[in-house]
Amino acid sequence: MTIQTVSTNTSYGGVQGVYRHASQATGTDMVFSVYVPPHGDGAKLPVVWYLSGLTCTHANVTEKGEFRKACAELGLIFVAPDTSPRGPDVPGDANNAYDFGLGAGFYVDATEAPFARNYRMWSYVTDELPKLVAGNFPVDAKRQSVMGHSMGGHGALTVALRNPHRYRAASAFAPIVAPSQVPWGIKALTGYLGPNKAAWRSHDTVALIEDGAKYSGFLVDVGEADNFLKEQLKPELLQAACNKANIPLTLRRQPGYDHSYYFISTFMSDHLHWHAERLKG
Ligand SMILES: N[C@@H](CCC(=O)N[C@@H](CSC=O)C(=O)NCC(=O)O)C(=O)O
Repeated sequence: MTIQTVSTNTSYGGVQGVYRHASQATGTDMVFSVYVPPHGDGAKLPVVWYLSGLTCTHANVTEKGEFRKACAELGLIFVAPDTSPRGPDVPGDANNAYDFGLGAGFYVDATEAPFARNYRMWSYVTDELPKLVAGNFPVDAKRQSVMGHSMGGHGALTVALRNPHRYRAASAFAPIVAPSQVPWGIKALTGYLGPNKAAWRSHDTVALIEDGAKYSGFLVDVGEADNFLKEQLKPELLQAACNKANIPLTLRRQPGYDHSYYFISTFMSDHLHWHAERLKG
């Protein structure tokens, strides 16, 4: 598995890189970013996966997430994948909407035509890319965690709930916690997985918890001035599900913050410290 270096820049004594590779999972070229903090020769470092939201590529968090200072101080590798396959032959939303298709893979393996060939973002972020990153960067595969924003918060929580032994920590900024119950999720899950809602449950955080999935605990921040809070995010559903299942949830409602990277970057260091604590040793 070879990767092509798109760019590298020194930052906080480490290296911020952007890389491209031919993905077997999606059948397309995929671009991702990796920040490797300063480290000693031969060291193996913990890795934090960051799953981005609708309309994003690797670039949004890489350029606006303000994660590098904390990652350098804490010795964390930070990986940011793209959010969907891309290319001239990849089908998108019929009306070019932002919430389905390109930039909106929802971290599922599609079963429905014409999306099933390329939209395999679950396999990409949980299998293919971890192997590629482990083979090319100084990663300690026993110390991984995952975080994400909005659609990527949904991805992070579902990835963690379904792989609790691989991801030692999981957190989210403004996650979609119950995609089966909100417009963004209903559109995406119908399009990628079909109308049978039973097939959606393994890609829905609240449904996974209702169905018995366990996790050591989540940190979730939401902005009280987030325009998507009431219709699309519904953190109260996650709170209720976690309470019922005895899953520890630190849910922080941040006054004045919206859905943007101004919000994410404000609390990024908090999240990385929370991850680092759980990735020790
Ligand atoms: N209509 C908006 C919606 C796009 C948007 O807000 N995207 C968010 C993620 S939303 C949930 O997954 C985002 O991260 N955007 C990128 C950014 O850099 O802010 C629009 O198209 O603008």
